[in-house]
Order: sequence, then C-alpha cells, then structure tokens
Amino acid sequence: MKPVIELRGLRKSFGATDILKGIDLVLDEGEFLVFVGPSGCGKSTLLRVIAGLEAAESGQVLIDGHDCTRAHPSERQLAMVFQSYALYPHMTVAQNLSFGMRMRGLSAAEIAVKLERAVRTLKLEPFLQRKPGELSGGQCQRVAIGRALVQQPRAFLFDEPLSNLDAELRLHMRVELAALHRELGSSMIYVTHDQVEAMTLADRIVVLRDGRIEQVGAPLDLYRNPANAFVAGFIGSPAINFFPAAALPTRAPAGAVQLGVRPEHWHCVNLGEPDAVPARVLHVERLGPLSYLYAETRQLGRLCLQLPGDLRVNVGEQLAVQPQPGWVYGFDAQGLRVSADK
Ligand SMILES: Nc1ncnc2c1ncn2[C@@H]1O[C@H](COP(=O)(O)OP(=O)(O)OP(=O)(O)O)[C@@H](O)[C@H]1O
Repeated sequence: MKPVIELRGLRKSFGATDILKGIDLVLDEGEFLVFVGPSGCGKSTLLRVIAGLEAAESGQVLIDGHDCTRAHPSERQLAMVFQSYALYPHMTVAQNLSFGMRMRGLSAAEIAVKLERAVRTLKLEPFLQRKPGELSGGQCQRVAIGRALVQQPRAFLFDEPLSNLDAELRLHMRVELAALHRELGSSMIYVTHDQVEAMTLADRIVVLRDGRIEQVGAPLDLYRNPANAFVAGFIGSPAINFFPAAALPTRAPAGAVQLGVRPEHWHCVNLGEPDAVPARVLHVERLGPLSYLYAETRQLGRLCLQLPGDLRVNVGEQLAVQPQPGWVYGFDAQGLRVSADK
C-alpha cells in the first residue's frame, strides 16, 4: 500500500505545554483514518499540523514521500472541512464552490468541469443560486465538502464535520460520507467524538490520549482486542465495566489487577450458580431490540448490562448476573491488557 501522508515523530507545543508528544502514523492510499480521544488530547491540533495551519516543533510531515513539514497549506494538496463549514455568507453556493479555483487562476472551462462533478456527486444542483443563510446545516456541510472536492486534493481532512447537525441529519450525512469515500476512493482523515461515526466510517481508528497514540487498528480489532484499559474504556458505548481482579478471582487471567467486561457480555443466571453476582436493578433503558440495565452489585460496584429488549425486569428487582466465558479482559498494574480469559 502506498503512503499518502506519513507522520514521523511529530511534536507540537503551545507555550510551555506539550500537546503532541511524538506522533508516528501513515495514511495509506484510499484509506479512511479516524482520530478519536478525549477532549483536549490533541486531535484537532494534529489535523491542523498535517494541514499546515500549525507548525510542528519537530518531526516530519511527508506527503507522497515529499517532506512538507514547512510547506504552506496551499502547497500540500490537502483539503480541510471544518465543523463550522467556513462558507462565505455573501456568496451563492456556486460562488463558494468556485471561489478557490478562481483564486488559483483556473480557466472558466476547468472550473465548470470540476464544479459540475462536485454538484452531481453531492446533489447540490437545487441550491446553486442560494446563499449559505438560506440552507440547512446539512446542506451547508455538503457545500463545504463540495468545496473540498473541487480541489481534487491528495487527502481530505475532516474536523468534526457533522457535530453541528441534528441526530437524523448526522446519520444521513454519515451514510453519504461513506458512499462518497467508496465512490472517490480518496484518502481521508476524520476527527470525531462520535463512537458510531468512528466505528462505521473508519478503515482504521487512531486512539489518541494526551498527545500520544494509544492504539491504531480496524474498528472491530480495537473493540475486540484493546491493547490497554484506556482503549478498552474509550471504544464502546456504553463503556466497558471495570472492577478489581480480586473481586472476581476465579475469572481473572494471570497477572491481572483489573478486569473489564463489556455490557453485552453478561447474562442473567440463577442466584445459586457458582460465580453468580447478585445485582439490584437501578435503572432500565429500553431501546426496543435491546435494553441497557444499570445495576448495583456489592461485589463489582455498578454495572451496565446489555440484555434482550423483551426481558421483563423492573427497577429495584434483585438479579444474579455472570460474565460470559471468554469475555473477561484482564489488565495489569500499568493498564496493559494481559488477555481475555479465553
Ligand atoms: N492556539 C492554541 N493556543 C494554546 N493552546 C491551544 C491552542 N489550540 C489548542 N490548544 C490546547 O491544546 C490542547 C489540544 O487541543 P485540541 O483542540 O487539539 O484537542 P482536541 O482533542 O481536538 O479536543 P476536542 O475534542 O475538545 O476538540 C488543548 O488543551 C487546547 O486547550
């Protein structure tokens, strides 16, 4: 696979605060990478350093093998799409789409060809003569993506592009973005807080924490094989349940001090069974096909369990629960995964 963007030992500080602490990463041709991590971990800063909007203190940004670390954003052939859309409010959609091309001195014929392609791909025809103020959030974001598209960049950089949209539009745009990626086969980097966006759009997810990469992998690999407790806790919603290994010693892998069991890896058992954990139901969220049950246990603390939607259970009820065999993750004192108990 051919690398489009390669980051080598990237470091970035703001004043005395180190924000990026040595990032090594490759974006391959056609790949969709998604950056996730807690607020303030450096996702947007990393994207901005790649785009050239922030300068790295040290390390390198290579694009198609060329060192672009000091190159101006306009020389990088990357197109960025922001959460805020960043459209010109006084221009029509057509003018917004063609403005950058006019500035770069493209001929009217070239502009028309690229504009037509973007308009067709993003179904913008009905809006061409409208101004951004006359469009919905989703339509504005399509224009912003269209403006990136006409640049025919080597890679697209998306900074939380859907976070201003309501839930229904987000879902719609998520599906459109996935289709766009399939259709164009372009390389993309995407920053999001949204677990579902990360899981469904990414070829690989990059989990960042405090300016460092914790793990990179395909969504289901990260979900099933988290390298450490941080990744196990970050990927998955509702989050994995953690408790001390000593609280469930018969299921603890060797060397584990902490155990983690995802909400879907529990079942209800009879109270008399070995390893049955008595639990009192605190709250039930019924989502239709499944329910999330929040329960208090003396042995393991509070748990979130995913149970079938048709399970009849009420707040205050006493249950007994048990982790499914093979799905108890163990973590050592440093938080590193020692194994699942399979
Ligand atoms: N221009 C700046 N000057 C000083 N500090 C900054 C600047 N930009 C970002 N920071 C700080 O750098 C850290 C990383 O910010 P960044 O926006 O990259 O995080 P993020 O992971 O994208 O966060 P969020 O998920 O909340 O958007 C934060 O602590 C932020 O306050």
